[in-house]
Amino acid sequence: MSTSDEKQVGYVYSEEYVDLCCKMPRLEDRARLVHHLIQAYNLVDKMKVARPKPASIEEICAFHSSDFVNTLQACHNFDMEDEITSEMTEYGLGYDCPLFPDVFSYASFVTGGTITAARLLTSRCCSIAINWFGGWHHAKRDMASGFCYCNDVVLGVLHLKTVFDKILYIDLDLHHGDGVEDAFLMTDKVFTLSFHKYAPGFFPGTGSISTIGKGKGQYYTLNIPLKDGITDQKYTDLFHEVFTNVMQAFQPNAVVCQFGADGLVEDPMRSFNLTSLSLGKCLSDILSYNLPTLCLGGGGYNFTNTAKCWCYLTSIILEQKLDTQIPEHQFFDRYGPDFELFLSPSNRSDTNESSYVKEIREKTLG
Ligand SMILES: CC1(C)CN(C2CCCC2)C(=O)N1c1ccccc1/C=C/C(=O)NO
Ligand SMILES: [Zn+2]
Repeated sequence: MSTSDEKQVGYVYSEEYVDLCCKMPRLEDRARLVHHLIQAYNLVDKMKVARPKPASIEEICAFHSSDFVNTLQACHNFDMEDEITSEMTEYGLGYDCPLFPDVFSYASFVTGGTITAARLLTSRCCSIAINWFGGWHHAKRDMASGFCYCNDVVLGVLHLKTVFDKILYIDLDLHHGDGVEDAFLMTDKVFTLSFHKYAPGFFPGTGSISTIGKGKGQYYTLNIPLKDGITDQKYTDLFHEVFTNVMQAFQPNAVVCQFGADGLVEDPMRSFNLTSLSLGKCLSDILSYNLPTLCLGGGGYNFTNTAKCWCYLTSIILEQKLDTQIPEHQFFDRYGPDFELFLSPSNRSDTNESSYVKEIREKTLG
């Protein structure tokens, strides 16, 4: 491991932070599984651990409206019996984005985690920074959406922009990164590139190939809409072609990548047929440019597979080879029956016909 700082890898973590992330409904103990697997593979000691502090109201309002933030803050002692007011639903709170007692501490802490990671890059302390508990890409300026309360991704990008001129944002989550795309649709300083499932009725419904940015931002937004069943090979081939083109044309000074793991095989979303190797190859492509890079989590609802995936990505960043056998640790028994680090694709059919992929290539690469 290089001792010089510029190769240092920052890892946003504290026990308090993980405990809070586990209060999120539907994500129960995912954060704990992720951290403990990274710890079990002895990777934490190879990184600079940065304790996050909650983002301040002022920091959150660098993107979100104060009305929205005040409403979210007022819900901080909401409990399940309370009725959901029309004001809450006006701000997207209550249904897709359930309210729970610590919702505001959760949202501000996760946002603070991503800003802390971004600060590690702008202070030049690290060249790569990781916040696996961030990546909540759907939240809008004045609306929670898709299980995302504050858009930590947008706030992380905004912080990076105080030092780096041009930022490339890459979204590899199964879902379209609509909140981040919206925030930077009209600027030529942030290029947003999203690979996602695009199908009738599939959330959030945006991210068609025809959305290319507006005004000064025209041609600085690129969407790669995909269909169910896509395989590692097809995904990584397409990523490599599109990504290298974007790097050549845009020449960013820093990169932010959201590695949502809900596109993995065996995820309850049951959509793509990807293994961790896909995200790993995309990450290696990104790291080959040696730019300041911020790595974020996102979706991922098969918790042990998400932990395996993000642990594997952490090992790529640290250039450490990992045993394929899950090491003994507090959550070892959750990884049965195979206790294997790597996933196997299913035999589900790939509905991305070659003609469709060819059409995507022609429309995006010209
Ligand atoms: C509530 C959860 C987040 C969980 N979930 C599945 C997983 C397993 C069984 C239900 C969803 O579809 N969700 C959603 C519900 C409404 C709107 C959006 C999402 C997911 C967004 C996302 O992942 N963006 O990257
Ligand atoms: Zn998702």
